[in-house]
Amino acid sequence: MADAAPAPSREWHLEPETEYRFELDPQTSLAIKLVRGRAEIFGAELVEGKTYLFAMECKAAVFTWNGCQPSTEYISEETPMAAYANVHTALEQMRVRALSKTRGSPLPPGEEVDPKLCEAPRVLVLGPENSGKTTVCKILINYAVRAGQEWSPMLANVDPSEGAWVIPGTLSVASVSGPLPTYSPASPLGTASTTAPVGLTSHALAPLVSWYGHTDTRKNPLLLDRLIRNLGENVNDRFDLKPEGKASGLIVDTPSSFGSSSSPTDHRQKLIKACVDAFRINVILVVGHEKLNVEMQRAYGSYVTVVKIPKSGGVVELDSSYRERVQRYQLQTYMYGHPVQPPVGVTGGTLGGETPSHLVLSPSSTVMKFGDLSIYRIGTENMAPSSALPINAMRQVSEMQPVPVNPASPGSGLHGAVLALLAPFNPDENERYDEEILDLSVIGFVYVMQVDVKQKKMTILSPNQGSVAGKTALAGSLEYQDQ
Ligand SMILES: Nc1ncnc2c1ncn2[C@@H]1O[C@H](COP(=O)(O)OP(=O)(O)OP(=O)(O)O)[C@@H](O)[C@H]1O
Repeated sequence: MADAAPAPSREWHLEPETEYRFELDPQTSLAIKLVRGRAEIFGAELVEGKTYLFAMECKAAVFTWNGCQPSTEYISEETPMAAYANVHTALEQMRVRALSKTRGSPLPPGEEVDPKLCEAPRVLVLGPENSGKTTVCKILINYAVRAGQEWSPMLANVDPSEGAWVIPGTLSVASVSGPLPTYSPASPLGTASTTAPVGLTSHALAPLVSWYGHTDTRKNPLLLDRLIRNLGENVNDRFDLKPEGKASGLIVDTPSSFGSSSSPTDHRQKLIKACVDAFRINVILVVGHEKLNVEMQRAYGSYVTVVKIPKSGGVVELDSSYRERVQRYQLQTYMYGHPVQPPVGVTGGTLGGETPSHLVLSPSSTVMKFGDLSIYRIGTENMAPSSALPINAMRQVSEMQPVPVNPASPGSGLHGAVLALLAPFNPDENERYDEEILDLSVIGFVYVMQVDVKQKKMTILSPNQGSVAGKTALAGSLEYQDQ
């Protein structure tokens, strides 16, 4: 068979403060090489002469402040990058002041000593669907880690539809000390060390992960509220342990349901309030939505700085079928890694700083006895709406109730289920409590491939070889079908 012809290549010249935007089709990949100049993808700098690969319907932009020449559909001269850079400068000043305060060093002459101005930035990014919230978070984090001050800001994701470093259905937080790459929507924030093979060269992060189990924030708002508060507590504990790290601050990415007028106001407001309280937010950035900006000014303007920032014209309107595909890519990538085919003729490319072959995983399937794993679901499926309950009835009990799942029961719903494996319960019996299971963090995921009721056995797929026997797992509404 004749070799396929090399993929066509084009060379673009970018004027200062313009960006080259691209959107990939399914089953295609793209390679970009910076020939000359300086450029960045959502704040992460490209290295001249290095080939970057993109796949899995990635949509992104190469931006340049000073002009550059990337080789390889369109160039835009209208970007909000100057506004984002201004926000970064303001956050940077907060970090510097916070660090001076921690170290007890005097502030630069003329600086105010208002204690509020000496706090590290704790930023909540809000906006409706497809406003570019995640991209803004990435840009601000990447500018902070590039600032040469050794900042390692925390990035928290409370959008369970997004997947962040792991899979959809999760909330997570990580301390970031290197640039967050963009190469595939299956890993929107780069690779985490939880599934990555050990040979990774770049900054594989170790996020703290909680399992919500659903992609829709409306499925169990009480649970979401609790998980947000847990994550906030964890961040505050980490900051208390490392006061200098605290100056780097925190950025929180939120679901579009928090900023969308189609969500019930009560639902949005409660969860926004949970974030503001839990993460001790002092800056709210509203991406391109005047009404939400006014609402936030009213609710929080007296003690939080609320700023409206423009939405980028490059943000792609992601429809529900694209979102479903991306969620499937994420579940698949968690098990199999990124088996990316570079464009024909392209060799030596990197996927977010990693050699592509290092990002391929080989999961193993294991047959286990039903009793090896204790499986629960949080809340019962048939929860009565609050309005149908007697006055003062405790709806919370059923929504937050850990319900054991019996794999032998025909309605267990375990076939195809994604299970979150939980960290062990507190070994000290005196520290144990009824709802402890809700507060345990996630140590990994397995997918149930088969349930054999007759033999009382299940086949699970796992990215690593470790035994799951004796562990506790939580199911949710996420499912995975191996193809
Ligand atoms: N300037 C740009 N050029 C090209 N693509 C972009 C640009 N900015 C963002 N995108 C892409 O648009 C898509 C949506 O952006 P993003 O995920 O940041 O929005 P969001 O508001 O967080 O989304 P959601 O509605 O899921 O909350 C992503 O695929 C992102 O990579």
